[in-house]
Amino acid sequence: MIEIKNLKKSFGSNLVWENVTLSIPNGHTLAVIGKSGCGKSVLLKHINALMTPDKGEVLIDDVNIFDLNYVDLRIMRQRFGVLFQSAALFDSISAYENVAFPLRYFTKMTENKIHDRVMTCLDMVNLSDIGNKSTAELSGGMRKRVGLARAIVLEPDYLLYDEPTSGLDPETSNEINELINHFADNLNITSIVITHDMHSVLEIADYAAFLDEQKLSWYGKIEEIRHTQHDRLNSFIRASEYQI
Ligand SMILES: Nc1ncnc2c1ncn2[C@@H]1O[C@H](COP(=O)(O)OP(=O)(O)OP(=O)(O)O)[C@@H](O)[C@H]1O
Repeated sequence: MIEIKNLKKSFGSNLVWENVTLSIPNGHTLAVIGKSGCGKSVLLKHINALMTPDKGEVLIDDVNIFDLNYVDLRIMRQRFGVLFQSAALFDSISAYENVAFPLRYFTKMTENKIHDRVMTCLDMVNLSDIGNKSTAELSGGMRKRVGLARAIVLEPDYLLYDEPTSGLDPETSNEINELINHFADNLNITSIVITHDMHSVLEIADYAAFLDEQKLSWYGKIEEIRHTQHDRLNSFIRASEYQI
């Protein structure tokens, strides 16, 4: 379980947000929404301690990750898969090698075991036939799927997604949303997704967190978002392309 308690972050005199408190039960998906610059990416970077807060805690199964030493933090980070906005693939190596990379870096698996695991993960994202292709040859949707295969290759408990459908057409976005749902439902992965896409929020999320006015302005179950009386959240939703 991920619990965020009373988190505050500023850069110099720029307060990003404060008093951020929320929790995500295991196997559920949280969507983080809000205007550009409200601090969604900064929040995501706190969850696996890529950034440290001014104040507050991020508890993973009751352990505050900011208390961990270097070795324990490295072990904790292996429980997280991350899909970056750009997919962040290495273009000089094949799709297969991109997915194999975390296994080579973090484990002592044999080549046979690496092969089996990489092919299983490529199969899960419906890309079992493209392993030898260079990632530079792939479409945006395929790159995201290779990024997803790499994110799950170490069998993480948690997946962090930074705008997984940005730049994709609606049909390809739906394919990515289906994969996110598949991972949550079948692999019991707890996910946090930053997105500007309200359609995706409704498709994939169990909970939503709305960052606004330098705080967590609204947090609740996704069913409640349709009936919220929160004016600023309502106008944020109305301004999105997708009307709920
Ligand atoms: N490394 C950093 N150093 C200084 N300021 C930063 C740093 N990272 C982010 N910020 C600032 O923190 C604030 C929140 O940025 P963040 O990238 O989290 O916003 P966001 O909600 O993800 O935006 P977008 O939707 O445009 O991606 C911004 O004012 C940004 O300039």
